[in-house]
Amino acid sequence: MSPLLSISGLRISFVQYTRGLRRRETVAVAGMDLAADRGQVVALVGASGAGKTLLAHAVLGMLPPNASESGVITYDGAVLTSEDRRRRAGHEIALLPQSVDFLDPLATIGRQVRRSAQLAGRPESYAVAALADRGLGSEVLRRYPHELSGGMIRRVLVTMATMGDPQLILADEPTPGLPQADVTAVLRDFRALADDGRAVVLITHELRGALEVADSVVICRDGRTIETAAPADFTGDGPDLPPYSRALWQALPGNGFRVEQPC
Ligand SMILES: Nc1ncnc2c1ncn2[C@@H]1O[C@H](COP(=O)(O)OP(=O)(O)OP(=O)(O)O)[C@@H](O)[C@H]1O
Ligand code: NI
Repeated sequence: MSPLLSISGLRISFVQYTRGLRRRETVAVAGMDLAADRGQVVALVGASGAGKTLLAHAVLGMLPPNASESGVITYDGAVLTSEDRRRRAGHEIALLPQSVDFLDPLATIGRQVRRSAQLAGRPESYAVAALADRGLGSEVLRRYPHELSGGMIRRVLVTMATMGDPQLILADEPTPGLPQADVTAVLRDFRALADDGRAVVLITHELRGALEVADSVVICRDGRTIETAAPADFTGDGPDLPPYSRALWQALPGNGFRVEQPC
């Protein structure tokens, strides 16, 4: 049985025109592999610019027009064509966007959540119930985004992204800047979504938080996925970890901030 999502040999490059209209191709993703099955949270961890968001956008068919992509992405055992991506995005496959700019600052939460319910073919009452399921009372409906805390905003975004009952959720940095209690709550939401039988790809810089909820950790660097590690191996000095994962682990606060670069 193939996993719900399988990405192999993903490569993404951009064509840019420099002065004098010279055409230049820059390779942003040079070789990424990732698999996520129903019931799993797969954390995708890596430095800024490593290509994590591009991978998520590729699966959703959201790459910009000057991007070219190669490699194979399959969903439920079949190659995910551009047409499939467009059809499934927002329904079967959902993106929790990296930027909170996704919310309209001038519209109430109620209006935005009802609209996403409508797009997902759900009644308005479903939107209110879905918010309540995430611990947000009906008073939130009347508020504007700037009147909510960062943690509440993230919960609204999770609610909107899951309105169409997606089977695969790609969450792009859902926790930056949140207080620890909110980070834990948001990450637990993803664990619960996976436990309900969905596949979750959790893009994050927060290795420690990811380890609490992930089934596997895929590490990427410079446009490539270079290692896959088991959360249980991130312990002590990480003797069973592959080299780059071990270096990341040892560099964390509390683990001595050691910064030996492997290889
Ligand atoms: N539209 C674009 N045109 C050209 N290059 C791009 C474009 N979008 C992204 N890139 C480049 O691709 C690389 C990967 O970008 P991406 O946003 O996927 O990184 P990331 O791993 O998500 O980083 P972060 O953790 O900061 O969000 C970066 O070097 C970025 O500059
Ligand atoms: Ni990103």
